[in-house]
Amino acid sequence: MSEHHRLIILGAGTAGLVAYKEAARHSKDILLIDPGPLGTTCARVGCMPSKVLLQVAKEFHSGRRLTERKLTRDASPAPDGPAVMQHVRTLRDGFASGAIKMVEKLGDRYLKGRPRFVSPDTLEIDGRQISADAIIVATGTRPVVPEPWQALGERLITSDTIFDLETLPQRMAVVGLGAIGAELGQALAWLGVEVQAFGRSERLAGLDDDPVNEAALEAIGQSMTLHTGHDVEVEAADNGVTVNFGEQRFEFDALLAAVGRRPNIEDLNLAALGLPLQDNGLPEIDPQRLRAGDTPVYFAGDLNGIRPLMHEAADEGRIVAHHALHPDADCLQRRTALGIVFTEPQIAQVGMPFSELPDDALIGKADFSDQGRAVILDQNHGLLRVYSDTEGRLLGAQMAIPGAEHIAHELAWLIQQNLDVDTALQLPYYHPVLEEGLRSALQGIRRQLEASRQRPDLPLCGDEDDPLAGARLTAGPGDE
Ligand SMILES: Cc1cc2nc3c(=O)[nH]c(=O)nc-3n(C[C@H](O)[C@H](O)[C@H](O)COP(=O)(O)OP(=O)(O)OC[C@H]3O[C@@H](n4cnc5c(N)ncnc54)[C@H](O)[C@@H]3O)c2cc1C
Ligand SMILES: NC(=O)c1ccc[n+]([C@@H]2O[C@H](COP(=O)([O-])OP(=O)(O)OC[C@H]3O[C@@H](n4cnc5c(N)ncnc54)[C@H](O)[C@@H]3O)[C@@H](O)[C@H]2O)c1
Repeated sequence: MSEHHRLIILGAGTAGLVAYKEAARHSKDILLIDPGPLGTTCARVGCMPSKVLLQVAKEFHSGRRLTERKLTRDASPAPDGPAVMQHVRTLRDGFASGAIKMVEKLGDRYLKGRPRFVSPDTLEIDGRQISADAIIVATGTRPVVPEPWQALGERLITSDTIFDLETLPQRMAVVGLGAIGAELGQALAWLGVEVQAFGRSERLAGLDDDPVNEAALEAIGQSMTLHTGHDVEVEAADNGVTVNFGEQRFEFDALLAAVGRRPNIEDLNLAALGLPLQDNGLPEIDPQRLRAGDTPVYFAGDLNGIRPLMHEAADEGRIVAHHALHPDADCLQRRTALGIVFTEPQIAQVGMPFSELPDDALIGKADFSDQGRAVILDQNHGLLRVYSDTEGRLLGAQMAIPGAEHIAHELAWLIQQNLDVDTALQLPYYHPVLEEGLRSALQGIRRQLEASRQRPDLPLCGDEDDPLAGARLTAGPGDE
């Protein structure tokens, strides 16, 4: 007997599970297929364990800074490697358990396995054929490991294996200076591992605004030695790893490969969709509806390479579920682009990349080396650059500054609401806060605008009968 469903979702990661929840509001006839391990990349081996490791590392770093600043006579605490790694795993397991429980509750609406397409609407799994009105492919990505590096055996570490280490190596080569290399490299360095990081390009964490990139390289270079501008050659050595970088040769105990990720599509037989496949093995997809040609197949999450971040995978899950069940529905607008790397200083990109700005874009900047709040935090380094059009409408920003996770959100919220510099400057700024640096950058743009300012940076009085006016005017802490 043939088996048919309203919707099949391949992959129980962030995109697949969010797609499932969205689709379940409209139909009960959904089948989710995943070979495991369950728990999502973000919670198991991605966002969450990496941030736990970084947080612990930062706490040890702060302890050392107290000693360096002669604010304590006590020795700074040294990390207990096995305890740190166990702490990471304990929190990781807690984060992953929510997604695992959600799948377990699905009963026979979840199938464990690795299916392959036999036609655009039919899959084969364990000799059984299952068709659907629509199929969502959300199978995620995995770390790229260049073939010659496989010879390193257990000395080769990726983000898939690092959190299972029982203890930390003494000397680690980190290859790749994207978000993963920057975050994990700094975390290991602050946990006492001797880290040297190698990048093919001069770019750190994808920054394309040179002054911000230079500020980031300088600040991150204080926690680990950075080598940029060449590919590495890697060889297995006695009990270790040799890294050749240009004329230089280095020895390490282990190597972290952080040179990008590739889509999990090899088992899917995408050729059966009947569409030309691109170099990355995927068919071309409509960037708004994420649909492959006129097939009933949609591609969501990291595997499509559009915006490989957790909140974007979730949004893509919503988008594909919406269109898979309502193919003729209006398309949904993407949110303002936002990417944050949790190093210190934090690195963030918002809105339009620097390389895509119009030639006449205006740029305002703030140097955080003498920003009041940054000095208090003992994190006085880095640069913020904010971009607007010639009318002062905000377009984007890049930054390597303390507190970038917050400043980047504030800017993304302003940009998505289509606000201009004048309106942004009429908002409140407390003292002493990092947002005062944002205000300096915005003021820098305003100084370049042709129209001269007519009045102080305060909104005009509104309607006296407005019942919310009191709330807007309520004063600060301490006032009853
Ligand atoms: C170390 C690291 C740190 C990160 N930090 C951040 C961060 O701080 N913030 C952020 O926004 N993003 C971060 N990310 C990225 C984030 O984890 C991803 O954007 C997100 O997990 C992508 O979700 P997804 O649904 O596309 O894929 P996944 O969560 O990987 O889900 C894919 C699912 O598909 C399943 N699957 C695989 N093959 C098949 C198959 N053949 N058939 C069926 N199912 C299959 C897998 O088992 C998996 O369950 C980080 C990533 C890494 C690696
Ligand atoms: N905080 C975050 O949001 C966060 C954190 C970690 C990961 N991520 C996500 O995970 C994904 C993967 O990250 P990634 O850092 O592995 O990949 P990436 O593609 O972002 O960076 C890989 C880097 O390695 C370099 N490289 C490639 N081959 C090399 C070689 N042979 N020698 C030296 N350098 C080489 C590239 O030039 C690039 O700079 C990204 O999409 C990112 O969005 C996000």
